[in-house]
Amino acid sequence: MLMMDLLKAGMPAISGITSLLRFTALKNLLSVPSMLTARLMSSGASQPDLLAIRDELEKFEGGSVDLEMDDHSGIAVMMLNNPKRLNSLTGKMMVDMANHITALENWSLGKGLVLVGASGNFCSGGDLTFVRKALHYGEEMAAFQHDTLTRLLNLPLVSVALLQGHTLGGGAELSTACDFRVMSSSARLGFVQIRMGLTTGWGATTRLVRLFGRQKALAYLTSAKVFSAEEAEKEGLVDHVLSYALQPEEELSVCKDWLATNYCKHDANLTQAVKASIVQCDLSGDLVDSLRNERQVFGKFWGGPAQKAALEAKIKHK
Ligand SMILES: CCC(=O)SCCNC(=O)CCNC(=O)[C@H](O)C(C)(C)COP(=O)(O)OP(=O)(O)OC[C@H]1O[C@@H](n2cnc3c(N)ncnc32)[C@H](O)[C@@H]1OP(=O)(O)O
Repeated sequence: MLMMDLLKAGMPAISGITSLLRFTALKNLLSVPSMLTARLMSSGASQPDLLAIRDELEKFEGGSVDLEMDDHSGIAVMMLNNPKRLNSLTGKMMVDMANHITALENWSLGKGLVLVGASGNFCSGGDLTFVRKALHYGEEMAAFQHDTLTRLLNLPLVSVALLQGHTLGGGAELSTACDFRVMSSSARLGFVQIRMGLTTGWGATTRLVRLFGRQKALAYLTSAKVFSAEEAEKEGLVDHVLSYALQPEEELSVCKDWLATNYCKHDANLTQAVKASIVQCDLSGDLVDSLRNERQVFGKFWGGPAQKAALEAKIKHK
């Protein structure tokens, strides 16, 4: 059975939606176990209670994640919307994103997805206001984010993260859950978790090793280097750098065109079938084991003295 069929099995269909949507009402859809959860269950590993974690995360309010699905072009835009805090993620935004991914898993006319931040920044990681209140809840949050971002990575759509302004910490992790990364010429990208007294909480260690190999992953995560667009392109961390002549507000439409003309110009069923086949090849037990290990390590540091010292220090990752 194809990944796409598995994802859709048992899920209520959602008809075409073209307006800006907030899917708080889709709570019930999350009761269907994702591939990651299904694998955890079949591997006999203790299963995180994602529904209980979602209810807890939802209490950490602030910001939103918004979804626009255009049936005509087959391209959706998912926007991180917490601009006063550079689109850093609150618990509520994590839940919004999970709900939208359920909608995208069921979008029969879809071909592509752009993940973008509001007002010229991609995402500066976890919202530190939320982080300070959730220091007891690291491994649970990581389990939720692992599930959501594995589902994002495995969507039957071609996805691209548009990196504008700051992409730091958890923001950099989010960008690795997309198939491609397009970067604004003035943007900055860095896996700065170690400077915050942390390891990766949202699955980027596992994805970086798969994307770039062990040595590069080790270098990015231990150096906490913040890359310019030119450096990131040279490293292969990003697939395309936008022209410096573009205004930030023009970049989303240029990024959509880049996605549409390169990877979404053919039939939606075929595009989805290609992506689903690739996901099927890529699914293996070691992904689950690796993510489980990653969040156990993360859980040891979250709320620990190094993280608390970093939070006190109000570091700026320039
Ligand atoms: C899950 C684990 C992780 O994600 S660890 C990584 C967490 N992220 C960070 O530590 C980022 C810390 N912030 C910074 O390094 C700087 O704000 C950067 C991004 C370089 C921007 O600097 P600059 O251009 O001078 O702007 P600024 O510092 O005045 O920021 C504007 C307002 O945004 C806020 N902001 C920024 N990042 C976050 C965040 N992660 N959580 C909550 N708020 C954030 C700043 O506090 C600032 O707010 P305000 O205007 O002072 O009210």
